Amino acid sequence: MTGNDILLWDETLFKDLSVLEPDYLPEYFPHRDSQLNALKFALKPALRGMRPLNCLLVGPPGTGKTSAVMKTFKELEVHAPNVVTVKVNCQIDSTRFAVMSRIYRQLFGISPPNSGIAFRKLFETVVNFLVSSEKVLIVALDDLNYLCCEGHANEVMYSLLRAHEQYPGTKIGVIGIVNDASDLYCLDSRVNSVFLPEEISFPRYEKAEIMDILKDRVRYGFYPKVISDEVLEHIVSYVEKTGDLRVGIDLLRRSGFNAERRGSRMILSEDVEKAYEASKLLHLCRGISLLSDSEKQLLELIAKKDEIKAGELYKSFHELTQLGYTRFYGMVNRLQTLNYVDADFTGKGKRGRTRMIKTKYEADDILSCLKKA
Ligand SMILES: Nc1ncnc2c1ncn2[C@@H]1O[C@H](COP(=O)(O)OP(=O)(O)OP(=O)(O)O)[C@@H](O)[C@H]1O
Repeated sequence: MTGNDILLWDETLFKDLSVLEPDYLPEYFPHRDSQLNALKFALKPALRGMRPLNCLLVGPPGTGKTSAVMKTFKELEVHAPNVVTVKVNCQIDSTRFAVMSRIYRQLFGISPPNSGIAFRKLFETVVNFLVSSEKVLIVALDDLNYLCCEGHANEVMYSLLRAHEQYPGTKIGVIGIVNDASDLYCLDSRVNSVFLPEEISFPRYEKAEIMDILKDRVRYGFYPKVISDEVLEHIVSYVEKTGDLRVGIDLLRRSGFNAERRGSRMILSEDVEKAYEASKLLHLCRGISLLSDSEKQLLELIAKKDEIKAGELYKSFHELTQLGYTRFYGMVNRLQTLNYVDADFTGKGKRGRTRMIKTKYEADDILSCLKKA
């Protein structure tokens, strides 16, 4: 290492650390034009004071669903003073009361009285405000599947989507955000008949797209020449493994800190390796915590075996959960889409090809995440 390679104690590799923060909303948001257009089209009636079309954004973790909504909301803020937008994180606000309180806070800038107030009163205050001020409300329910898990999805959706029947003049649109459309199995016909969403799909990014997006973060996040294309490729390969762009942004940040700790002016592959080791369980556990209870049970059965035939797995799963083949099949596909398992037709069974299922991560890592989830 030459003297110039050494970072002085008061120097940093980061030009702007905020662009590598998890909640940063990027200016440059490429490869999502068709999704952004579909979203804008669905929300357009709100600009003219009409109820927007409901939407359902579907895609694996870290594919830009929440960011797309937040970018669209930001535009609405500028161009549509008659529209109020609210994003609800259903992992945090998972009851009808909590969702309505979040909306109340957005409308009035203060929390509702926290004791003694009934849902109905809260709801009426919100709705009366919307009608009297002629505002259209758009609610994005992020991780909507959580409401299904908690058993509150129908009452939340019902209140929002049928509000105009009880309170004429109310205009509310709902954007649901989920990893998989089958996550909404719990919605009943009363809700489905009014939800009828425009489905907008967010596929996983291709390698070149991941590279493009991360290069932009590198450009604004680090000083020049801190990271080579080769090392960035290394990070991209980890993002491809999980399919979650969040992993790449987090690796950039952690690798930068590791390089700084070594007093280096450049991030090396060893910094990335170290960062991945430290964070891989974090990402895995976060993803696993978002699965439904039956999906967790299924993943546990798979992780407890090195490799298992689909038929055998179904038998154990059915004994454990009483769920039928269609749900089982859907869940295996979902675990495969989320990259937790391989479920390929590799082995030869007695009656032709057999689907063999195994985890794509160390089984112990999966089991320890399942314990925490
Ligand atoms: N096209 C893109 N351009 C730039 N950054 C992106 C793009 N897509 C996603 N990101 C970034 O990736 C991270 C994850 O994105 P986001 O939270 O929107 O994904 P998501 O699909 O909502 O994930 P989840 O289902 O886990 O909530 C964010 O930091 C976001 O800024």
